[in-house]
Parts: sequence; structure tokens; C-alpha cells
Amino acid sequence: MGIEVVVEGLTKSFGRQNIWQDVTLTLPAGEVSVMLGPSGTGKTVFLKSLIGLLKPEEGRVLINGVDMVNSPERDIFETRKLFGLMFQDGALFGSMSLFDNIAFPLREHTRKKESEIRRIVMERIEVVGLLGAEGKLPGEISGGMRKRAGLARALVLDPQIILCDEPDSGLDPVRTAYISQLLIDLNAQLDATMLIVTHNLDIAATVPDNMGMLFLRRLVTFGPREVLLTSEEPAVAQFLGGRREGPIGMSEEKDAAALAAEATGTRTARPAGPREIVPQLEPSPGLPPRRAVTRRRERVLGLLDRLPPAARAAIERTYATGGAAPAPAAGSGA
Ligand SMILES: Nc1ncnc2c1ncn2[C@@H]1O[C@H](COP(=O)(O)OP(=O)(O)OP(=O)(O)O)[C@@H](O)[C@H]1O
Repeated sequence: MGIEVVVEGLTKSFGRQNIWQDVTLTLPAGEVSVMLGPSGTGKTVFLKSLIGLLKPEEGRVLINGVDMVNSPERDIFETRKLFGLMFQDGALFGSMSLFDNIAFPLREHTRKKESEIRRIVMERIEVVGLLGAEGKLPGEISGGMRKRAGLARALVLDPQIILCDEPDSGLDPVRTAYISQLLIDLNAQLDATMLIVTHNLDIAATVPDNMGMLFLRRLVTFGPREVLLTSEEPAVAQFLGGRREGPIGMSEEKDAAALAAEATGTRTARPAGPREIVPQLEPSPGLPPRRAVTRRRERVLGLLDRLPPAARAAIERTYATGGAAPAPAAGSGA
């Protein structure tokens, strides 16, 4: 089963530029979580901080008792082996075939024989639907295939924590839907803890068990998906509605004048419709059910008293219908 990741009071700056401060959240073991946020809010910096590639000035990231910020490098290096990383562009070596790209972590970090490496690589290639393409160079395949190859490479060391940075970037809506399904299928097969960074509203609506959002150097919220999906926090509602009206501007934050003008002149603005919570994706036929589902249900029902009323009602509806039927979100979400 995947491993819980506990983030406590994390603050990161580059020189005088603060990226985010006091970020506290827990990625529940084996569940799928999504981190949303406008461009430049430090989502990639957050992923890199979780694996200890960037060092926040304050706070801790606890994984199996190792603090990825402050523990000795030796422990951080060992713990990093628990992770599978999928970067935005697939981060493949251009001169190597897909097979060699995917085999790379095994050749680099293990002493496995070539026959064993071949077995593992071909298994992962099959999981991501790339059988037959293993001899091709990254430049000979589409962006979607490169992403899937990047995902296959992230999986060869049997990760217990998988981090995906914008798995949808550069993909059309259909390919994005396939990637969404693949992420859920992987979770069903591996039971790994997963964190996906994305701007994509379809992924946000259908994939995660939990969701958070970074905005204005803070974690706006993090919790069961229903909390964010029913949130009336202006930045969350604007982001999920994909609207111009609201506190998020072209360069992250609107100034006061722009907000005031908007407040007096929005009569012509597109009205916000009610938000719906669509059902979460199920694993593809033939795959085992996600083990996270039962654990999550218990965990979330235990949290109910502490959640906002709209989220509570949405969770109760989800579980009353076995999680399969759509449930309208309470409130319009501004
Ligand atoms: N190594 C670095 N040194 C200095 N500044 C950095 C470094 N890495 C990231 N930054 C800055 O941190 C900020 C956040 O970057 P990051 O890539 O994490 O944003 P993001 O939310 O992932 O954006 P996007 O959604 O556009 O990918 C940016 O202003 C970026 O310039």
C-alpha cells in the first residue's frame, strides 16, 4: 500500500521571492490527490520539495519517519526511492528508445539482470498501452505517447508514492480523458499514494479523492474532493468555473482597482451556473477495485463533523448513492 505523506508548516522562498508559506496537509496513504492552482503559484516547487530536491526554509515533509527537508541526505536519498516521478514533458532522453528510457532507472538504481529488466519494462509498457512502440525514439511518437512513456518510467521501481506534474499539458481533451482513466487504473493496480498537479478541470472533477489549491502564496484548502468542489471561496469558485471574474488575474492577482471595476460592471458578465459534482472515475473493467475507496470512505465519514455544510451534504449524497450518481453541489459557488 502507498505511504502517507505529512506536510507541516512548509515555507519556500527563492531569495526575496516567497513562493508559498505555512503549507500543511496530509496525502492519505494510497489515495489520489490533486493540487490545483493558477500558473506560477509554485505547484512544481511543491512537488520538488516533497522529494527533497528543493529545500524549504521552514517546515517538515514526513515520510516513514524521514523528514525530506531536514533529515540527513543519506536518509532522504533512500526515501526518494519510494517515489515515481512523471514530469510535464515526460523528461525522456531523446537519443534512447522508449525501452531504454523506461529501463534507465532499473539499470541505474538496481543490480537486476537484463532479462529481469526486460520483463519489468515490458510489463509497464503494457500497462500504459505502448506495446509495439518500445523501439521508437521519443521524437518519433506523439506528445500523449511521450507522457505515457514518462509514466511507465515512473513505475518501474514499484513506487509507493507517485507524483505527476501536469500529465495533461499539451494533450487534447480525448487524450486527457485517457490519461485520467490511466491514473485511476494505476491506482487500482498499485494502491500507491498519488499527487497530481494540474490546471485541468476535467481531471480535477473526475480523478482525485482529495483536492487542494495553491493561490497567493497559501494553500487555500486541501481535503476531500467535495470540500473544494463545493467551496464558495472566490478564488476556488473562479478557478473551477474557468471565469475571468474573480480575484485571479492574468498575472496571478488582480489589483484593487480591477476588482472594484468588476464589482460595479459585472452585470454583463457571464453568470456563474450551479456546479455539479460528477462521479469519480472507476477502474477499467477487469481491474481490481481501488482499495483506497473503502479506506477513504471511513476516513471521510469520520471527518464529517469538521467539514463545511455544503461539503458534508455532498459527501453524504455521494455515499448514499454508492458514489455512482451525480450530486448537485450546494450553493452556486459564487
Ligand atoms: N530554482 C528556482 N530558482 C528560482 N526561482 C524558481 C525556481 N524554481 C521555480 N522558481 C519560481 O517559483 C515560482 C513558481 O514556479 P512553479 O514552476 O512551481 O509554478 P507552477 O505553479 O508549477 O506553474 P505552472 O502551472 O505554470 O507550471 C515561479 O515564479 C518560478 O519562477
